[in-house]
Amino acid sequence: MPKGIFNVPTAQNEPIYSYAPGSPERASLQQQLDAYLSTTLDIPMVIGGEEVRTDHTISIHPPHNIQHTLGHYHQGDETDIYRAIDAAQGAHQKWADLAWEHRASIFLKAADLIAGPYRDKINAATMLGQSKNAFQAEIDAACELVDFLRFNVNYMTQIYADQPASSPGVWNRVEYRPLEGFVFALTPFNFTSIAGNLPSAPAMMGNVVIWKPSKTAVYSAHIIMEVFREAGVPDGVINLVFASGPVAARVIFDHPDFAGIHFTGSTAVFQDIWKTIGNNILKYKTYPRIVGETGGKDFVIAHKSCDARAVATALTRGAFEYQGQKCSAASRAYLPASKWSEIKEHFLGQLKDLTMGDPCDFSHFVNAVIDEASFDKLAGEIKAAQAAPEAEILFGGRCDKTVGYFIEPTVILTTDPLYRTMQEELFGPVLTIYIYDDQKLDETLDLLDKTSIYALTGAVFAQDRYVIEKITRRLANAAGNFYINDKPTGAVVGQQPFGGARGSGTNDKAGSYLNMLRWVSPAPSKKTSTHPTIINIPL
Ligand SMILES: NC(=O)c1ccc[n+]([C@@H]2O[C@H](COP(=O)([O-])OP(=O)(O)OC[C@H]3O[C@@H](n4cnc5c(N)ncnc54)[C@H](O)[C@@H]3O)[C@@H](O)[C@H]2O)c1
Ligand SMILES: N[C@@H](CCC=O)C(=O)O
Repeated sequence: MPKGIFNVPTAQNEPIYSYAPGSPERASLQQQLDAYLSTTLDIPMVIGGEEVRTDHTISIHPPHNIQHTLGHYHQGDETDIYRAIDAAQGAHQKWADLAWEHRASIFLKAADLIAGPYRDKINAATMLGQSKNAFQAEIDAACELVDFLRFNVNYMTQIYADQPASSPGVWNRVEYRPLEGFVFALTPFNFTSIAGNLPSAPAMMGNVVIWKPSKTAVYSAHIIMEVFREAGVPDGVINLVFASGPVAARVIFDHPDFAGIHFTGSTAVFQDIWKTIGNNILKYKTYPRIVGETGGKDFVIAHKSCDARAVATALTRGAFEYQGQKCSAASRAYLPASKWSEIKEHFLGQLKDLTMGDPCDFSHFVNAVIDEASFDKLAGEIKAAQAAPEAEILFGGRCDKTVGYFIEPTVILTTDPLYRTMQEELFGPVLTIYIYDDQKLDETLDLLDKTSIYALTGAVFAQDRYVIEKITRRLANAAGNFYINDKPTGAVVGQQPFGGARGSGTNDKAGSYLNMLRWVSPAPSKKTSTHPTIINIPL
């Protein structure tokens, strides 16, 4: 048992490499990309520390080069999910009993591995498997995942240190037990860091986890799992399974020891999961924790006092970085008529310089969207807008899936503020703009607030302080994360805890102590030194 009250290293955000031409980091990453492109990986599930291979293999192709095969993974079925639950249950007691500083050490080591020897691997896997350019991979797969791991260690100790007051003769203590049962981490395709955070955050708090990544992010999930294992996460604590979502869900949500879900993904899937859990509530030993960060229809609203160039930059970066496949991506904009021509000039000027292609050519800002289903959906929306009398394609609109799933950054201008692409999350490089009459700011704010079911991120552009105050107050419930005179994307762990409300999730703020609190079951105990023997209290 430890003989000391230990402090953990104070977390600092991982510095972001630039990958500028001629830089050593660029040469090193290029080498790793070449290495991955000249091999095919065989990717097993990892259950109870064992690599599990099946007869059912699925090949993996870069979204930007669908003829190329990166490798294949072994798809599991219900049997593998049961096996993963057994492995997790088997590991539960020993892991829960392990002193917290060992858990901290393991995940700090994982962070150091990603920041160091695994940096190129995790970035290259994300670039090839999810079609991110080097910068987008770096801020996500390397830096944000490192930040999640290091900051979460700080939050864990912050939680453990939160102890109650004690009156004379009494010592009150709170133990933050892990949940009784196992946690299911169900992760999306678009952020490698989120895929790593969802299983590791509950595991850090002493829980055991079944982790099912998105089928379009298995390549980078494999690297994350390698890191966890090398860092010393014991067998059975995090079990990586590849199965269809509904198959995994059927087994897991039916199990009496299901204790919580850590989900990030689309709103519809989360709502379905919540309903299933509700219907099964009598089956569980404990009320499951339900944590889900979901979709967005994130807005930019500019006032006539805005800086037009700053608005244009926020639209370009906010809407089109990583092909708009960020839950935070700017996908609807409300711009004042008096500033529109100036904003438009800067915006179209920026867009015409963006190039699109394979992320292995580091100069491309835009790469491919994730898969054919996403491509077809986006191409359909663009086609519909081309035909709609209330919409016009102001920029882009070309879609081509001969080499990879390429959709040009596309800007729709609409005269109908309720046009479907103002309301629905498309999750791709499509931005819809509505121009409002400067005199109708109040009506426009009402409209913005009521147009969509989501409330994830929003950006306000104005230089008039009274207006900034007014807009942010009026839209207080329209976003979980607000940006003033900046794009609505790019939250940094430890700086802007991230999450939305309304249809965008439970707002448990990934990368904060609030999220870590969801993975413990606090148990206060009271010890007395006086051993009370009096029954009647004298009045
Ligand atoms: N709010 C946030 O922090 C945040 C962050 C990233 C992504 N997202 C959202 O995620 C979505 C994009 O990611 P995605 O396409 O991977 O999401 P998705 O909902 O399609 O998939 C998420 C996970 O759920 C699984 N899944 C899908 N259908 C399922 C079902 N019926 N039952 C059980 N599991 C199922 C998938 O296999 C995947 O592992 C967008 O809506 C985006 O806004 C939100
Ligand atoms: N945290 C990221 C978004 C994650 C969702 O896809 C951002 O703030 O841009």
